[in-house]
Amino acid sequence: MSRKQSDHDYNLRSMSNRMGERWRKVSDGGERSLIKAPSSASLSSQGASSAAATPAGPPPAGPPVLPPSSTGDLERAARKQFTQDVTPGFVYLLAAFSALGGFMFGYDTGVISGAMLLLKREMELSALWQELLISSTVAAAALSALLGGFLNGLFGRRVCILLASFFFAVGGIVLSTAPGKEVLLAGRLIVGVGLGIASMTVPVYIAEASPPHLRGQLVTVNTLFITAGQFTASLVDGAFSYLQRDGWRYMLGLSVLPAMIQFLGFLFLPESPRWLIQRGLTQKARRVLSQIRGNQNIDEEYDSIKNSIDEEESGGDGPVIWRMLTYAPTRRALLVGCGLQMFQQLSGINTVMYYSATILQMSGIRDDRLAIWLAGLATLTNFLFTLLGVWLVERVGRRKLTLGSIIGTCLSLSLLAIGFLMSAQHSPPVTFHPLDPSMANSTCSKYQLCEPCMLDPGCGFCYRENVSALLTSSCVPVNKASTEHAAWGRCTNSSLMRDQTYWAYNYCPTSYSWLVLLGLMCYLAAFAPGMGPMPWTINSEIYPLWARSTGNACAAGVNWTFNILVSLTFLHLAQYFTYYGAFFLYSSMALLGFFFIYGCLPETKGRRLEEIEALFENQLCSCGASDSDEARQVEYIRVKGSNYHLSDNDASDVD
Ligand SMILES: O[C@H]1[C@H](O)[C@@H](O)[C@H](O)[C@@H](O)[C@H]1O
Repeated sequence: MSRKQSDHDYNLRSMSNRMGERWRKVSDGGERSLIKAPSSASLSSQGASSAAATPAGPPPAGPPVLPPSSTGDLERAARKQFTQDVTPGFVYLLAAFSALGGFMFGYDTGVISGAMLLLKREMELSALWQELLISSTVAAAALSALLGGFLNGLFGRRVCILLASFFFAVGGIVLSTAPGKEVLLAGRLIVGVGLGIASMTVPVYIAEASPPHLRGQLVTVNTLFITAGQFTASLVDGAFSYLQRDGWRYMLGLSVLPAMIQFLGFLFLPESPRWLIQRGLTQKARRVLSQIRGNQNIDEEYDSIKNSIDEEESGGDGPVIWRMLTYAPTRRALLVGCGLQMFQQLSGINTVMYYSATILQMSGIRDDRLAIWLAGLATLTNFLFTLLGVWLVERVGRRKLTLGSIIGTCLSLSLLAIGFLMSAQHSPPVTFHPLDPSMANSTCSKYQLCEPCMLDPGCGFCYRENVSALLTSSCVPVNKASTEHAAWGRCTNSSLMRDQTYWAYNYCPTSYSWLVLLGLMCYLAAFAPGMGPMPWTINSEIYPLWARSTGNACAAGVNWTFNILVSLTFLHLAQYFTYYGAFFLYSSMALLGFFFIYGCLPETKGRRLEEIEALFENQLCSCGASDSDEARQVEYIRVKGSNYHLSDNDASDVD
């Protein structure tokens, strides 16, 4: 089958998918007729729009359009068939077990901040070792995500998920039993390898197993699990922070549990049918397809996958990445997929999450433990709004959800920046200059305001507060072993810090903290339903099968690389451009991201994986012009043979 001809077929199927959706809506809302009799005007306009959708495709061949009277019989037959098509619970089970990979992604990246508080005390870790233990996992994930593309193509999705959960479990055991920092580093690297493989494989596996009308929702569940992992990590961090010794062992070791559950589950779960067909394991593929499609007819889906694979196989030689880059639709898809992941990280999610405890401290919550617990509120908000994303993705579509989300993200980042700006402009002055007992000439004594003092990583602000007025305040060097205290003076240790004396490291007391807090909440509410999950969801569906593993590997690699870049540069950014400068920068990145998404991201909702390639046939960044793509409706039907099935799988019978 030629690519053009298959595009034509794709369009037929996608129209029917939309009809499938309309069916559902109608059957929810009562017995209204779904299939309208065509007016000649609608027919000609539809003809025009479908011709526009398939520029060079042959004119629709086949039996004539049915007269309105015949549609009644068809409608009844189709409704009867449709009511029997229920997505089997097995698909949900499969998605849930896969999404445990997302849970470990969230848990392992989230838990380290709390574990580090205990570790640095117990193991006397230098700043370099702390950085190493935090970033090594993300760096290993970036590399192994790229490697995961190759492994996925070679061994299949199932083996890769098994491998990832094996790495998670081994890493968890190594971490929880580590006798020293070197072994800890090894454990963090092992976990990172698992993270990279899981982050690129799980969305692909879920997308390939889901029926089109549920695909967005089920893949988004993986990101929901990421945020659930982050939330659980903050609870675990809070709970074990009370342990004087070895609390970090429990924090880091607990991830072994979901890893084992996933490993055991995947011993019994099937391979992706698409990968099986690609490998020529056709009988097995048919068995899996029947298992995940229940009583639906699988022939159409099977044929459609097979056709697209046959077509792809004649598609040329060379490494997949080369073929992707030299074939315009996959090159465009890759740009869109990697761009989405890049803008997700450039809009500063991990800085905001990491910084939430400090933001809360700014608003006057000075108790460290309380701040840790309340930081859990931020992860909970992230989780709850991702849940909203799961609900919205099949209702409003990927494109609108992502666009709405990035506008909100951009605005709330500006709000955060304005909050920091106001705090900086009303920064409390240094009113007391105590003498350094060591007589060393510290830079801290030069600062006249809290703002430059707190931006210097070597200094902190020590102050006494009476109701809401600052009494004596000074800028003194921080204790090198623990940033929780000053190196000398009134804020050296907790026993001296009675009498309303406080130590502020990394923040300044301010009366504009409510603005920052508002910005933080708005940010999470805007980011979590769209910019959080959509880059993963969209990447899992925009590449044709031959390019899917490689495309997802590259996009996940970009995500991890920008993750590490943004988190490693934040403190330096803040030092040179202040906090508000850094947040204004993230906000402008989100604005750039908006233009990119507006111009380049097509709607993929409801389409079959095999037909999405056709969406990238036009020039990149021509999507803004065809925003009404989704609105194209087809109001007449043509029937081939006697198959009246209106489900997603039998779509090609209906135009
Ligand atoms: O999609 C996820 C999610 O939104 C997380 O909250 C974030 O920490 C990750 O970096 C991101 O990839």
